[in-house]
Amino acid sequence: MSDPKLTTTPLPLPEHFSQAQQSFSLKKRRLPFSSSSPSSLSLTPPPLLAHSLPPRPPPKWVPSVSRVFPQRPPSPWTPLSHSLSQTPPSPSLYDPSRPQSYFNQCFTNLGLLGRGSFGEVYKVLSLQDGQLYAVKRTVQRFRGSEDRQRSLREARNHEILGSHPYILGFRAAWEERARLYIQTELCCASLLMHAEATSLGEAEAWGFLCDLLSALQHLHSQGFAHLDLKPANVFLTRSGRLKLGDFGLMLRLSCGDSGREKSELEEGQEGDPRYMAPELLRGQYSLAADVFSLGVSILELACNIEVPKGGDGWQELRQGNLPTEFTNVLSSELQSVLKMMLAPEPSARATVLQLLTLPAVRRQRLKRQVSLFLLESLLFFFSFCQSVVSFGWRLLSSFRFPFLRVPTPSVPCTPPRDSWERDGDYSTQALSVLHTDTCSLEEELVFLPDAVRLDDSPSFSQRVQSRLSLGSTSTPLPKVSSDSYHGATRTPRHSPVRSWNITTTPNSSSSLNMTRTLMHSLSPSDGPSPNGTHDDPPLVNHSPIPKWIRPDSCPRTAFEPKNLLSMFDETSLEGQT
Ligand SMILES: Nc1ncnc2c1ncn2[C@@H]1O[C@H](COP(=O)(O)OP(=O)(O)OP(=O)(O)O)[C@@H](O)[C@H]1O
Repeated sequence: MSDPKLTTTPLPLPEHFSQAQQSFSLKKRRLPFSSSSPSSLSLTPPPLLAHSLPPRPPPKWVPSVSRVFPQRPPSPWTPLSHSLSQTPPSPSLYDPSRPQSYFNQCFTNLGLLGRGSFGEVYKVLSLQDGQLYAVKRTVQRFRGSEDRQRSLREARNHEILGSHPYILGFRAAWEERARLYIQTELCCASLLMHAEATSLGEAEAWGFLCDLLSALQHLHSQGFAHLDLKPANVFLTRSGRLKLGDFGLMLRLSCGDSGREKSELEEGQEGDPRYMAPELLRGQYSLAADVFSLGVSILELACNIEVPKGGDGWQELRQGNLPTEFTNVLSSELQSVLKMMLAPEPSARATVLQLLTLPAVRRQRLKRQVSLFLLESLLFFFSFCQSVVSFGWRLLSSFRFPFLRVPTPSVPCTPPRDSWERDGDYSTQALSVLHTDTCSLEEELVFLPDAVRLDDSPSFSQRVQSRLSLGSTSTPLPKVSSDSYHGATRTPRHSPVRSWNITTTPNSSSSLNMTRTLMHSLSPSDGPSPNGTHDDPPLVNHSPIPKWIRPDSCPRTAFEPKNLLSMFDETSLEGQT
């Protein structure tokens, strides 16, 4: 029996709720990231995804490097998922003895998709199967075994769920250099971003409800409670199918004597307060909490509102009172479904199975399945035609009609400025990374936020092609060892390309050196420089210049930083003439 006091007494709220949004409000529009129809969502992410957290400020200090004690060796690559330990990558693709990380050897980073509180998600091309994926990597390195266990739980939980049409596809998980990586299916956007970019209504809300009920049915049938269901943790595919993701707070629950679920684990955490079921504040974890969160999410989507984080609106919703000023426009069927989902007491709340058997839900589910089937068949047909046409075109242009070859697009002189500037002085960050983690500069550079747009670079396609083509997958990326960075303190030798006058004097700005090193790392054909050994670190001026940044293709400014040797050369040349 539930204590009647609990339903009437306002629930205690965490301190930060006091400043929170107090009531329901209409959803604020954000810049659309794609066309209005989910079916036409593009797989190409917007340049800066709306829900990324602001970039982290650069660290204000740089840890010192010990010259006495050798730096600790990088922690090895450890596969965490069964999929990866049972079918490890072929040695031609991943060679653990190479200095590059597993990520660096097996994927091409195509850019940042978004940032959450724990992870950064990148769009990647797998060099193993040539498919696009999303790879989430924890922002912070593990701080102790507890932190590590918490992070690893997300990957473990995700894999256990197996494949399901409404669950974000899990591909692999691994640990490297005290960070967790989870490789998943690539989606277009989160449901939250979609809702903010387009105007949704009841019809879409029914479709979303049906998809997410199917996802929850799968989870609950295995005894799992998601506990963080919200539009930000739901992703959309190209066809508009929803995929539930982010299983960081998921708990396995067992049935107690009373027939109600009890948490097996003590460490259950509450998710986002806006979607949180009221009983979670009392430490009562149950499958019913997911139904409540789904109810709040559907209310938000159907009425196009922002749900409150706290205050009276928050309390009202948790006492079973819907905001009638917004819900009045909804059909009576959806209103009654929402009421069943938002019942304050978990025991009185409808279960997923009960909801799925409601006639209205069954009708909508059938409609949804038919429309998804048609859309997905259509998309499959179009992409099939597209690949046939592009294959035929390539065949024609390469063998018979060389004049059909598409000219190489004009190349950028420098990487786009904003990718450098967005995170402030990246050189400081990279330096601190080098000092603290002994990972190579190149490895960190592949994680530049919205990194130098690799796909804009003509070298990018060559690089992908060459690494995908048989036998060439073992070609290592140009090695940019941390030595080349530290080596910048040495006096440069005479540069073979004298007009490339990036200064390398001891006091030169580190960002210039970073620029140089980054360009080096992006070069498709650069091998290690003749001097590129640890004993004799390559001098920065000696490293070959990437083809796409040829000095002659770049407009030159009148004033350029010059090093001593080139000034000496010029003076002696002038003397001869
Ligand atoms: N599979 C994916 N496909 C496309 N985009 C994705 C994918 N996974 C994540 N994203 C993007 O990355 C962003 C951050 O991802 P995610 O929410 O999983 O990180 P997180 O650290 O777990 O966040 P939080 O814990 O704050 O919810 C998402 O908002 C979304 O825009």
